[in-house]
Amino acid sequence: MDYVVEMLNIRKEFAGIVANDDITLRLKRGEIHALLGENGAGKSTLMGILFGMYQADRGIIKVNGEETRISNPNVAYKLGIGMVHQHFKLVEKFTVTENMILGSEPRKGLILDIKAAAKRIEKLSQLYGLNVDPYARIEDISVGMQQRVEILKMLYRDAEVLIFDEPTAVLTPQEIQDFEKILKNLIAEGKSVILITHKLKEIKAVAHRCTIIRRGKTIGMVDVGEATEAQMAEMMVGRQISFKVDKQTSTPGEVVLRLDSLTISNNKKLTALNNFSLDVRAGEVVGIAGVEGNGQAELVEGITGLRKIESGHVWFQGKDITGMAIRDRIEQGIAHIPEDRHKRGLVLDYTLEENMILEVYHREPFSKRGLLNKPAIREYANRILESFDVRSGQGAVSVARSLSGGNQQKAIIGRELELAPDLLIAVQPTRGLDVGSIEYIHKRLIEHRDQGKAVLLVSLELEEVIQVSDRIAVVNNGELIGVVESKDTNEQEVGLMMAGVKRGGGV
Ligand SMILES: Nc1ncnc2c1ncn2[C@@H]1O[C@H](COP(=O)(O)OP(=O)(O)OP(=O)(O)O)[C@@H](O)[C@H]1O
Repeated sequence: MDYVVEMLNIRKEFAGIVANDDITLRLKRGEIHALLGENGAGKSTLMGILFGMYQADRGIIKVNGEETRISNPNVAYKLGIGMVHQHFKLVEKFTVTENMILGSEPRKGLILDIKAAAKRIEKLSQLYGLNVDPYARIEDISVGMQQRVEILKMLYRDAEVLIFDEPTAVLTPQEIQDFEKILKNLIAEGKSVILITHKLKEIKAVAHRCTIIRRGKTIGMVDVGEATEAQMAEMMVGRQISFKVDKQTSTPGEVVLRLDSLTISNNKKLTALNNFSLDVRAGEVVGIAGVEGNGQAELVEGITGLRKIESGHVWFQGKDITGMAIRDRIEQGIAHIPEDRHKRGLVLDYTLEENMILEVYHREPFSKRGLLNKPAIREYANRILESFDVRSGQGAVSVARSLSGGNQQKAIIGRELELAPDLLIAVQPTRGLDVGSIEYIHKRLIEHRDQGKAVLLVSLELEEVIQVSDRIAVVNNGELIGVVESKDTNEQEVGLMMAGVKRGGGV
């Protein structure tokens, strides 16, 4: 059999946790091989070992049939192995070409030969249908484009085996379609791909085979053509998963949040949200649907106090909070699951327990006369971590950075729900979560609603918005296109509204 990579019986232990325990994965030349497993199952660790970021404690790695030791990522590249991480590793102020040549700058004599590099990038970009401008600055291009730069970086270094760690978690639906095409182009040119993803549909759409791991152990390998999504999900979590959200019809009460003619600018001082009005009531989930970048981020920042409102008012429980400080909004009962878990969700170098009290440390019993009450904090943190099944090496004292992405996300959601807020603003709450955790988080959001609280859900996953929300407000270009009841609509209709077509056909 022509295997380009074989990872045999791999074991890797971190302090207090066995991340990989006897995992075997074999990659055929020219295939897309999915790696599926729960949050914290050990996928990123396994790929980190293949890319030379970690050393396995036990096990063998063969590349092109030969046993090798991959002591660092440079060695991995020499063996033809490249990786795109969950969080990109690009220098924002640099251009595409400058990022590409970083560390191995081409020179003509003593002078940097940027032009030659740019030419090669352009050629590769064309060959694989990437459409990247070699002179664009990273901070000026979209996330989807940045990912293509990461792909180019691998190709520029002649990688034959390309590893992707949850590549579509940060992409918009349109970008995902483009990405799937790019994957097929890569395979057509003879590359081999390992794809970590939680999205079963995506596995069905692009992958040939799939290795499934659970709690650090290989559960099995399937031919994707012969397995259903439900079968793969069950192998992964060890129980059946319901892909439907169970909920009763909502019984909305008083208006909790009233947005009255909000106009908000973006970072470039252009109008991002224009004259936007919407009510969210107690006991209902209102979803915001829209293509990314149509004012959703500014809307959330306006409500939470992270961005100035140019005109209009935000009313919360009948009080005008338009100019209120962020801390006071939290005290009033507004909680926020932010879109970017690293920038706004967690302090990565704090422990989990410190992260769990970021909004409440000044309250009793967590502190008294300026002194922290450690046992009370630990107890509080443990309760959240247990109820949300946050898995980490050392429990509450683990540093947030050491957790897997999905477990970081679960910790944030737990922290915000524990505040029992009258208004929960959840932005992409299930990004990067496995299907079992998604099922659980959706259940908790509905429970929160059923306790008479208001939920504002912002998500790019249309299916999620329609399944979880009671009403859906569709935005396009910063304007409210319409509000529909989710039980009377479907993806096609909401999709059209997202493109600016009003209900009934008008634009
Ligand atoms: N550098 C590290 N130090 C300590 N523990 C770590 C480290 N990296 C990973 N872990 C732990 O190893 C386990 C496996 O993590 P890993 O990131 O490989 O999971 P994953 O399957 O990629 O999860 P996700 O789907 O949530 O991204 C987790 O419990 C994590 O907390």
